[in-house]
Amino acid sequence: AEQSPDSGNVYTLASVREDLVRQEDTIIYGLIERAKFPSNPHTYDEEYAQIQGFCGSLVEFVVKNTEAIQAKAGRYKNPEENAFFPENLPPSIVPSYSFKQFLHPGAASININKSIWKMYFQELLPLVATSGDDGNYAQTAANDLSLLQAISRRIHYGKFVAEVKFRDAPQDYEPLIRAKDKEGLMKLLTFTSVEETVRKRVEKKAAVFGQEVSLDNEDDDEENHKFDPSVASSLYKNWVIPFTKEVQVEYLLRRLD
Ligand SMILES: O=C(O)C(=O)C[C@]1(C(=O)O)C=C[C@@H](O)C=C1
Repeated sequence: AEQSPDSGNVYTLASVREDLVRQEDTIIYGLIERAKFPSNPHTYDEEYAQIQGFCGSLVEFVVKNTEAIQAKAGRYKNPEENAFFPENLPPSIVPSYSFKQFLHPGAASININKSIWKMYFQELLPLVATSGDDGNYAQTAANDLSLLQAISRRIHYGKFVAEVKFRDAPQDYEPLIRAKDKEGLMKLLTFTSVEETVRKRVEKKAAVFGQEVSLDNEDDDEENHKFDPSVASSLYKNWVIPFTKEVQVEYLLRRLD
């Protein structure tokens, strides 16, 4: 906040980490919101949707059309945003804000949303939603999209983390990049104790945010949680952190092009 607007160096390791902490809140609230609905399988079933002129499930319909509107409204002009269906997105029709060019231009070609999409529907959703059908398919799809977007933004934020790390120590990164040494890069960008702190904080936040708040003084026990906090830490441990690191490696490999 204290940097002058044209200092060019608006991101630091501390500031990007702060941003990642703030994004945890969005992801955890997204999990809590999705957990309000049961699994609602029809949302994901291509046979069920039968939408005229559209081939796919209801969630695909909602995501593709929402992304198209948001693209027109300028969402993807921000280098922090990555679409799930970037093919054939309409151009922005609004005046553009000039985002600071902090990343190497190669960043634009990194989009791992296909892997995120697969993980979300195959692995995460079964842990979050209890099985059942309450008919709220459109609401379910809208919740899926906002949670997917939050997870995707967090993971692709790895581009910014990697750029900061590179600028802080180009002499350490350059030889590994030239040697295309993925393992070496992975090792260099990893801070095991930071990862552990992240996981623990996420679990704690999920427990706190998911608590039933009452004005009585009775203890808020486990039963009262809107959502199992260990799901949030599993999400981070198994997918969010590993994907963020994958983005960092991919970004660094292109950094000297
Ligand atoms: O904080 C960093 O340095 C990051 O790169 C982010 C992150 C994470 O995804 O939370 C990923 C790799 C590091 O080992 C630690 C944490």
